[in-house]
Amino acid sequence: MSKFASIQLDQIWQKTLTLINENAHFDDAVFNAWFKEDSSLYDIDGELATIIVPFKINKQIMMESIDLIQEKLSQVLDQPVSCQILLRNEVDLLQPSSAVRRRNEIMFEDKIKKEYTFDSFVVGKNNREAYAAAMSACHYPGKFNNPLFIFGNSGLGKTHLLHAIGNFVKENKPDEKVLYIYSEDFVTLLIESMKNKTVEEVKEMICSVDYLLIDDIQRLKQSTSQEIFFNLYNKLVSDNKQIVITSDIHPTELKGIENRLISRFSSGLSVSVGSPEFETAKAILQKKMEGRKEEIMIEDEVLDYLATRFSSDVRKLEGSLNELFFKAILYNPEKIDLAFTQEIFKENPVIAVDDELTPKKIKKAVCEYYGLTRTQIESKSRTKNIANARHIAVYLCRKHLEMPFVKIGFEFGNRDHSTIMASYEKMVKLLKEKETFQQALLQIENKLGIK
Ligand SMILES: Nc1ncnc2c1ncn2[C@@H]1O[C@H](COP(=O)(O)OP(=O)(O)OP(=O)(O)O)[C@@H](O)[C@H]1O
Repeated sequence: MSKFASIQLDQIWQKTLTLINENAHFDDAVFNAWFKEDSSLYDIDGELATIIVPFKINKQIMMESIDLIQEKLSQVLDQPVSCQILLRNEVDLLQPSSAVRRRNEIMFEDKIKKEYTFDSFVVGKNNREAYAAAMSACHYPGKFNNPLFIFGNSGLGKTHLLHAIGNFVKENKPDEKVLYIYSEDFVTLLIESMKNKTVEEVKEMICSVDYLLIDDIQRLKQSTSQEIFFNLYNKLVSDNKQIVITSDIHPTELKGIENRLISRFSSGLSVSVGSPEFETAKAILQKKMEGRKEEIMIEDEVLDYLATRFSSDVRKLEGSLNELFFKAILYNPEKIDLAFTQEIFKENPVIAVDDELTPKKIKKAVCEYYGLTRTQIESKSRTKNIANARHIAVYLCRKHLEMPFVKIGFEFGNRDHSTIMASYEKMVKLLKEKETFQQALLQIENKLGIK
C-alpha cells in the first residue's frame, strides 16, 4: 500500500515531469499532449511506481521513454524505482483503487455496539451455557473452545453475545484486535477482493485479528468465498486466535456449506440459546426498562403479561415494550395497566368460527398465543411459561370438549390422568387468582371462535 498521500504523489510527479522535459528537450506541444496532460503518478508501492494515462497512444509514447521516466522519478525519490504505465481501466482491474480500499476499510471498521455488553445481558436457563462459553472465550482465547459456535432461533441473543465479547476485549485487552463481521458482509468483502485483486490485503487484515466474530454463518453460501474462508479459518485457529460463530441452526444442519467447514465448526464447542422462561423474560423486560426516560408508570402485571406472551423471541419481547411506550405517548393513559396493554395487543381470531373444535386446534391456538411449538407444550418441560401454556390447553380441552383426563393425557405426551387432573386444577386456581390468565383464556377462546 502506498505510503504517500495523493498530494505528495502529485508533487513528486510534477517534479519528475520537469526533469524529464529538461533532459529530453521534447517539443512543448508534444510533451504537454503526450506526457503532461492527464497523466498522474497513481501509487508508489515499495519499488514499483504506477503511472496512469488516459489513452493507449499516451501509453505507447511514454513506453518509448520508460528508462528516462524511471531515472528521473528515482532521482526525485532518491531511491531506485521501476515504473509501470497503465490505462485507467487497467488500474481498476490490477490495483486496489482508493474506492475499493475504502470499501475494505469500512468492512474492518469497528461495528461493535456499545450497548450489547455482558452486563446488559440477562442470564437464565435458556442461555447460561452460551454466556459461560462466551466469557471463557474472552478469558482463554483460542485455548479451549475454538471455534465457539452459538446457535438458536432468531432474536434470542446470539448477536448480543458476540458484541459483548467484542466490548469485553476492547475494554479489558485494548492491545488485542477484534473483528465483528456479519457473514453476508464477509462474503461481499471476499468476492470484491477477488475482483479487485486485494485478496492478499484482506487476508492479511483478517489474520491480524485476535478475535474473529462472525454473525449468522448460515449465510456464507458462496463457494469461492468458502475456499478463502477455509484457509483463513485454518490459519487463525493454528495461530490460536479465537473464532466465535453464530447461526440459526446447529453446525451439522447447515445447508450449502462445505463439509470440511462444517466438520471444523463442529470440532470446537457448540452451545445453544433457547427461548427464555418466564422469569428470565421478565428480567429482560426490567433490564430494557432501565435505560428508558419515560416517566409513565407500568404495572408489574403488564410485565407478566408481556413475558408470558412474547417470550419465544426476545426481539419481539423488546419490541412489545417499545410499542407499549410508544402507544402510551400517543394515547396518554394515566399508567400502563393490563387493560391498556391488552387493548394494544389484541388479536383477531385466526381459526374459523364454525370449524369443529379439536384438541389439535386448541393446542395450535395456545401455542400461537404463547409463541411456543406443539412439541414444547406436549413435552415434559416444567419451564414456567411452557407449563402455564400446557395447563391452559388442558383446561380448554376439558372445558369445551369435555374430554376425560385419560384422553387428554394422550394428547399431552402420554401423561398420566392424575398429572392432567392436577394441571387442570392448577389452571382453575390460577384463573381465580390472576387476571392475566383470565385475559389469556379470553383471547385464546376468541381465537378459537368460542363466544
Ligand atoms: N438474555 C438477554 N438479555 C438482554 N437482552 C437480550 C437477551 N437476549 C436477547 N436480547 C435482546 O434481544 C434483541 C435480539 O437479540 P439478538 O440480535 O442478539 O438476537 P439473535 O439471536 O442474534 O437473532 P438473529 O438470529 O435474528 O440475528 C437484542 O436487542 C438483544 O439485546
